[in-house]
Amino acid sequence: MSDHAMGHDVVLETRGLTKRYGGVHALENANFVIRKGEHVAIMGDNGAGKSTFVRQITGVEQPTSGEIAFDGSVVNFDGPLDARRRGIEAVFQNLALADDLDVPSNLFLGREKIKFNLGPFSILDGKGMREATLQALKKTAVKIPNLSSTIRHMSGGQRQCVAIARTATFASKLIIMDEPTAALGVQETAQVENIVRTLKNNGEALILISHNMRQVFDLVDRIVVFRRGRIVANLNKSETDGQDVVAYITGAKTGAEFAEGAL
Ligand SMILES: Nc1ncnc2c1ncn2[C@@H]1O[C@H](COP(=O)(O)OP(=O)(O)OP(=O)(O)O)[C@@H](O)[C@H]1O
Repeated sequence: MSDHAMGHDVVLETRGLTKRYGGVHALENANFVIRKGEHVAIMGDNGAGKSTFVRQITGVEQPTSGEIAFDGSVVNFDGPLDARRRGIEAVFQNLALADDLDVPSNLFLGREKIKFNLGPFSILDGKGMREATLQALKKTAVKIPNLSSTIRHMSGGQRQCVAIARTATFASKLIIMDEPTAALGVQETAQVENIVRTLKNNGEALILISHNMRQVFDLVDRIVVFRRGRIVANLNKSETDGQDVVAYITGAKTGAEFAEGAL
C-alpha cells in the first residue's frame, strides 16, 4: 500500500492483515479502514478474530503478514508503547489499573508529570496531575465522586470510566474499546455509553468491540463483522439492521458479496 493511496481523512487502514498462531489462522487477510471522527463497531462470535485484530493494530503483537497504515504512512509497531506514542490507545477487558493508587495516579500511570528531578529521584507534580485529571474527566463527561479514592474501592463502572478517561486523555488519533460494558450493570453501562457519545461529539475516531446489538446501533456509524478470522461484512448502520448483522455473525449470510476494497 503506497502511503499516498490513503485518503487524507483515513486514520488507520489495514491491508491483508494476517495472524497465525502455529496452525491457527486467527486473522486472515483483513482489509479495514477507519476515518477521522468515525465510530466503527467490530462484531463477531467468540473466536472470530476480533481481539487478534486489535492486538495487531495496538502493537501488542506483530502480524504474520499484511500492512498497517496509520496517520498517512505504513507502520510497524515495536510494541504497545510505540502505538501509544503515535496516538492509539486501547481499553482492554483487563483494565490494567493499579488497585492501590488513586484516580490521578492511574490516569498518569507510566506517564507521570514530573515537578523536578532530585538526583536519581523524580518528584511528581501531584497538583498538576490532579488538575489535568479534572480536565480530562470534564472533557470525557466522566463523573468520579472522589478523585482520592483508590481503584480498589470503586465499582466496576467507575473503574471502567477511569480506564476510558485515561484512554481518551492520551489517545490523540484513535481510541479502541474492547467490550467496555461486558461486566457492567445497566446504569454503569449507560454512563460508559454517554462517554462514548461525548467522544463522538469531540470528533474522536473510535473502534468499539461489542456483542451488544442495541449498543452498537446506538453508538456507531459502521459495523464490521468478523467470522472465522475474516472480515465478512462492512455495513453502514443506516443500510442494515440487527437481523442482517446476526446473519453475518452466524454465517447464515456468507459475505461472498462483500467485495474486496468496498470499504
Ligand atoms: N495466542 C494464541 N495462540 C493460539 N491461538 C490463539 C491465540 N490467540 C487467539 N487464538 C485463536 O485465534 C482465534 C481468534 O481468537 P480471538 O481471541 O481473536 O477471537 P475473538 O473474536 O476476540 O473472540 P472473543 O469474543 O471470545 O474474545 C481463536 O480460534 C483463538 O482460539
